[in-house]
Amino acid sequence: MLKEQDLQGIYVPVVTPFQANGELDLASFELYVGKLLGDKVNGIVVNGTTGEAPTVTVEELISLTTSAIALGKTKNSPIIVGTGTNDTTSTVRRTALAGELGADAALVVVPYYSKPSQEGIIEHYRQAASTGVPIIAYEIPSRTGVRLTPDTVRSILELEGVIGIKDSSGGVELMLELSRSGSHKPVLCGEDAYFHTMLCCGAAGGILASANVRTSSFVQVYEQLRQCQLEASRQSFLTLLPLIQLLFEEPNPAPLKWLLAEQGIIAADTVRLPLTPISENLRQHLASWL
Ligand SMILES: O=C(O)C1=N[C@H](C(=O)O)C[C@H](O)C1
Repeated sequence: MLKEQDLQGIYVPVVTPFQANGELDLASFELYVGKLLGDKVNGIVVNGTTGEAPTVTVEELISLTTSAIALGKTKNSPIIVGTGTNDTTSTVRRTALAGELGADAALVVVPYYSKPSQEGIIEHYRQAASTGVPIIAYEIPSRTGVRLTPDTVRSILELEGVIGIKDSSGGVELMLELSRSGSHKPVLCGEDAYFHTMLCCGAAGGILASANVRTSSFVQVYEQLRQCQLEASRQSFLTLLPLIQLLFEEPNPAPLKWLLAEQGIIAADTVRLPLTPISENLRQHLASWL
């Protein structure tokens, strides 16, 4: 199981490959995850936003988690599983299930859609953490419709069993406020375009959909910064920025799935509705990254 001091470096949130008919493509998943774990990543995240979590059934989640954990064991690589929903009871059930299957941590998104109170959100995390599975909180207000206050984030991070936070708040204010007030739990960048900036401001690493492509270059940005090669790291990041911008020009993970399919890493670029395949225009731009 992951501890807070382990939470550093590059974690790759993996896509959930589907066949052309929309069914889960576990064979592609295993080949693709096996290849990723061979790159110097610190771990992978199954069933995150990039894994199209809202469309993945519990049965599929069990298959994906079981496969990823078996592959992770062969490379000694941690497997984090996205278990958060907008319902506390199902979040607790999924988190406990991930723990029983052997997950190293659970990524729990702020409960979306219901616009709960800050107290309700803290209680949501308290109950998820009571499963004993290490929890990484996931703040992404652009998707959840609710923004955590710094006090709420501090309360969540103080809970026993919460080992860190993935910050996709879209800026550095939250993480600066956390460090100003003495919070020591690791912050992982979850907003790819801010990766370098957040590392400079003290982020411990990132959970980055873009790191599915040019994985070693993302690792390099991180390693260079850790070795205080600030300018080299900035230059490495700048070469990745156009790719990041294209990958988020249409809803993630459709652009990423198209690139992975074109590279033969997964069999098809199928996304489940309501997501749709990318436009012809974006295909033409992404083609230069093949
Ligand atoms: O799946 C994830 O985890 C990520 N999702 C974010 C999003 O799609 O908004 C982006 C981030 O790179 C990782």
